[in-house]
Amino acid sequence: MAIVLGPNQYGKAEVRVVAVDRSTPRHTLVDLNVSSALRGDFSAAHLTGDNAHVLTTDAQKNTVFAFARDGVASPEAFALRLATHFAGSYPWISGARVAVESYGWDRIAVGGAPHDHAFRRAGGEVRTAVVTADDGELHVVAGLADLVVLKTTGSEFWGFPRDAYTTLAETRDRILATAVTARWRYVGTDLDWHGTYDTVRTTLLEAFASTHSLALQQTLHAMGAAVLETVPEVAEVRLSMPNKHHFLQDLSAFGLDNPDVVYHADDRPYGLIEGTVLRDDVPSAEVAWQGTPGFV
Ligand SMILES: O=c1[nH]c(=O)c2[nH]c(=O)[nH]c2[nH]1
Repeated sequence: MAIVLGPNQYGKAEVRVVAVDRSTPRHTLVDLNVSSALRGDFSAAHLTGDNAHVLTTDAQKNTVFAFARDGVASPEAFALRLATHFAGSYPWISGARVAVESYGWDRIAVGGAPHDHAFRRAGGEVRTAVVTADDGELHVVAGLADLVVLKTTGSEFWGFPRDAYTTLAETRDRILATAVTARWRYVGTDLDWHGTYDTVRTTLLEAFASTHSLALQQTLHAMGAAVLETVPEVAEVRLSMPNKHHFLQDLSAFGLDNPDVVYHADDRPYGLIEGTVLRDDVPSAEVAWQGTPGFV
């Protein structure tokens, strides 16, 4: 019996690239998850560890970012460009498969008008409701999870202390993105549940879009406060908001500039900003929150 190498392929999976078009004040963005896989004669790498035929997965990732610098146009056009490039790059590469997932973003409406640089990820969040009956009282906690929002500008972060391990650069303009999980406790049990939910959701979105952010913490507070100001039946709002970091990709190694166009959407680690915003004249009801997952 001989042991032979069968079909194989290799590549970089899930390159998260975000490209922003800032050519007018009405920004647009493309948000992609790109995976590449090459086929060809890679037997030497498998059999003896000879990498002479291995176009590195790192280079495949870099190619995705570099090509995004010129614009993505469409997932199909971008994948075609990448696959053609990889398949033609070396004689021993016989084929390439490039898979692109494209995440849609809708503009957040503020006062009914679509915002220039604040977006909500299409696809929808999860609506939640928890009712606790305790000691003859009913408590209603409503909420939503995974409301993904992003601003391409209108976000700064600076003025933080610099200890021995602080390397983060201060910024006056960055992408701000988060997946909002919010829970809010109602006073009363006889409300227009659908209508009130819609109002809270709209208020959260409008506050995210309209707040010029100096920190995600400040945005969190502004969102909670806006809900309390808009909906008198809400006693407190608990928010959990991961800071979904978007790092400007350095393209200089490929002779390309990057004037705030191509970003790496990092999935972890992420900052996790959590907080409660509440009225000080309404009794607390910790029992209403028991068993709520995580902070909220
Ligand atoms: O809005 C932010 N809040 C932070 O606490 C923080 N920390 C960090 O590294 N970046 C940010 N951004």
